[in-house]
Amino acid sequence: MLTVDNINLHYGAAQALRGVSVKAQAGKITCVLGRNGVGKSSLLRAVTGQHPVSAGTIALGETTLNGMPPFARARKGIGYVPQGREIFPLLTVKENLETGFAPLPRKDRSIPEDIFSLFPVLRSMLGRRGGDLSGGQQQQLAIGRAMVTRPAILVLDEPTEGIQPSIIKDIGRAIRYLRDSTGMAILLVEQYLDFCRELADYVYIMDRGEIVHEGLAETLDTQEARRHLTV
Ligand SMILES: Nc1ncnc2c1ncn2[C@@H]1O[C@H](COP(=O)(O)OP(=O)(O)OP(=O)(O)O)[C@@H](O)[C@H]1O
Repeated sequence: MLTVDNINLHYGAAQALRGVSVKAQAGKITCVLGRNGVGKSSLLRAVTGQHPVSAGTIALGETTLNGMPPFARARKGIGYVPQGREIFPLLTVKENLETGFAPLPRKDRSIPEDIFSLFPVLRSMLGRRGGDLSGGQQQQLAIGRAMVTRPAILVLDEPTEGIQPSIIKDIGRAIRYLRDSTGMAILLVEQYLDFCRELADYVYIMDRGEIVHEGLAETLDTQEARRHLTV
């Protein structure tokens, strides 16, 4: 389980996170909802080690992650699907997937077959350059690349952003499959309420750098959520 406990995060003098606490359990989908600029990406940057926290702790199981660089966190089991995908446009799809080998011991360096069952388009495009793929295909590739690392927790930054509805469905199905078949913990940040409600087990709502509401997805007060999602 990932435990984020009471973290603050600053960009220079500007504070982006204030006393944020979030838990993501194994075998559950945890969603952090919030509109643009409330600090969702900052939370994930703190979890993945892209940006230091100025207070609080982040732990995966018994291991405290504070101060650990991103590659060491990847080795501990954090898989990251960044906002905007950040695939390598000049590498082929296969090479992009193989970049996920980096944190793995040599014996585990293979591409899991279920990536292609979930996203068949990736198999048919293995030799194509990442930059030739559509936005939705790139999102599938970014999820596939994170799956290659066989993470204990998969962290996704707005996977539906700019993606067409049919591919959003595929991505939702893939996330559910990962929860149910591997017992992976999934931490998702989103501003798309319906996607989050359909998928999540547990929901946090973030506003202006703080968690303002949390609860089981089935008891989520949609009106309250919408209030925080509109400016
Ligand atoms: N590198 C940075 N330097 C300074 N301020 C930043 C930086 N990155 C983000 N911020 C500020 O921190 C706040 C939170 O940004 P963050 O990107 O975490 O929000 P977000 O909820 O993920 O929004 P979005 O969906 O637009 O990514 C915003 O006010 C933003 O302007």
